Amino acid sequence: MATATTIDDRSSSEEVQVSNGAPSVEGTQKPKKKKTNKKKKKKVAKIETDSAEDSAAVAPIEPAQITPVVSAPSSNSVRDLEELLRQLAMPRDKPQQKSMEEYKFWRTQPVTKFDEKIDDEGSIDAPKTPDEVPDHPYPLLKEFEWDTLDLNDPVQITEIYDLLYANYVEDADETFRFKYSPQFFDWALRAPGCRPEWLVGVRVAATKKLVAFISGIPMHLRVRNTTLPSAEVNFLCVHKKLRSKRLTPLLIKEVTRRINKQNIWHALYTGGVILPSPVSTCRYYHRSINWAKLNDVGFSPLPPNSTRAKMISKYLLPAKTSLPGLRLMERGDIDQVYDLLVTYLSKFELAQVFEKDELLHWLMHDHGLNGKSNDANDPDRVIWAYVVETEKGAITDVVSFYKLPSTVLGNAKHDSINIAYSFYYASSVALEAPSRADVAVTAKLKARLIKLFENALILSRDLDFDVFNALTLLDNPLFLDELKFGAGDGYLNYYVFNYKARPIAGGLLPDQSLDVVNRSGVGAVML
Ligand SMILES: CCCCCCCCCCCCCC(=O)SCCNC(=O)CCNC(=O)[C@H](O)C(C)(C)COP(=O)(O)OP(=O)(O)OC[C@H]1O[C@@H](n2cnc3c(N)ncnc32)[C@H](O)[C@@H]1OP(=O)(O)O
Repeated sequence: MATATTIDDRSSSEEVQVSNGAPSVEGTQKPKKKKTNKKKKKKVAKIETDSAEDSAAVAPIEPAQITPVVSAPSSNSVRDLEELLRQLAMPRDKPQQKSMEEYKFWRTQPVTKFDEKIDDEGSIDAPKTPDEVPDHPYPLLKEFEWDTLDLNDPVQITEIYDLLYANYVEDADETFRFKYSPQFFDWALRAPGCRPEWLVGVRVAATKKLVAFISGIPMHLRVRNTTLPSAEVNFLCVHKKLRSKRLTPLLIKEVTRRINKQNIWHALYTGGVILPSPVSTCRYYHRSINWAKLNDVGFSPLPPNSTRAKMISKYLLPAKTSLPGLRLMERGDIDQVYDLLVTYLSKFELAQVFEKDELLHWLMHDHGLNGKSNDANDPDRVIWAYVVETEKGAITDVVSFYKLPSTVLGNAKHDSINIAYSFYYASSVALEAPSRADVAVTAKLKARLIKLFENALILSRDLDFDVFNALTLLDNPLFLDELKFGAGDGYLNYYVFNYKARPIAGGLLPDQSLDVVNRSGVGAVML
């Protein structure tokens, strides 16, 4: 899942419900629609028919329970970033308010309970075989039917796009929307080994309209010393008109069934929502690149004590990159990049264990493949990876970011905001000591990452990105402050299905500020 955010500054106790708001950094507060929690009388349709554990399906969760809530910011908060995130990002729920018992679906699933004491890490369910898994999908009401989405069919890619565009994440005023592209789905969902049947859709039987979706792709997940064949589950979406009707539990059970049929019993997933129970929680940080544009579209109000010129100059970056040997990654780099990145990721407690072809896919997609050029300026490009190569041809660093823009509706000057998300990176400096706790190497790594990400920001600016987002995972706490990333109060929770694990650091201290000493144990970057 992409991002979640709310407002950083908790000085005000007022809570304003927004889905995703317009961004603003360090600015004055943009008036927001204040929603009340009026219960709308809704006709409730039960979509599933035989779910014993989710028999509460007839009693819908009130929308208020899943509406992201933010604290109103004060004028000196990093609002432009915050708000921008909100529209970029995943919706966020209120802080966890439900007890375990109230999670009528999740309390039935093999997940860690809140406050569960974990002595031994390991699978929750007893081992099963695919034969024990039902062969047929879970029943739906006759008005709906299951489908498998085919990414080879441009029409079906467009259907996923349309569903997510209108229903995935947007701001309260419906001004900003994720602007997925067919290329993005091709990259995100067509990972090596992907199973067509793990792209699960629900259609209206009569019209065949796609009204819900969930996806899985295969991966190997390492939790500390244990590597689990797993699925990465993402892009869960239910059409707005079908919300609170308990379709989500069915989608999750159906994708679980299809994944279990492949003898896979674990999954990694993320969300802004609090579910039982996060193994880690990271925080969003945002770095304005094109402050003037963010201001033009109303995302970044001018702080009362500042001027437009001051704000623009605050976020100015050097004219050119400064790392000698920095260049776009090529397919021939994969052996060195693989060794570097895999060794770096082995230092983290939660990480994907990549095969070489997987890493190549995630860092390069199809660029430089089958006659397709490896052009940084390809307008269809969604992932950029850069390497730093010495004169002797040794690759010492790799850094990457992906693109997920947002449409701006109703603005005369700009129709979209271009957003870069930090993805995988590694530096050979990190490998100079066996332990991440080594103080001297950490200081050296900090200096190197500041340089590496300053260069990534310059490249992003030259590629016309307006803002650069990063979480507090990996070693990111070492460079976020220094490079003028602003703290979001959007948090991304990491979950592992059917696996008990002790908590993993998310790069944050108890007061939610950056833990620049210990950093994060999370080495898995999710879309
Ligand atoms: C081994 C293989 C295992 C594979 C499976 C691994 C698990 C994968 C898990 C999925 C990972 C997805 C990763 C991503 O893609 S995260 C992205 C989620 N998508 C969005 O936020 C897009 C906009 N929102 C929507 O489309 C809907 O609001 C959704 C679909 C989110 C909920 O629709 P609705 O509001 O109409 O709800 P309901 O009446 O159908 O169902 C209510 C139940 O659903 C639980 N709920 C609500 N939100 C989420 C959520 N984000 N993850 C898991 N569960 C969620 C909720 O607690 C309640 O259960 P309980 O509280 O009663 O217990």
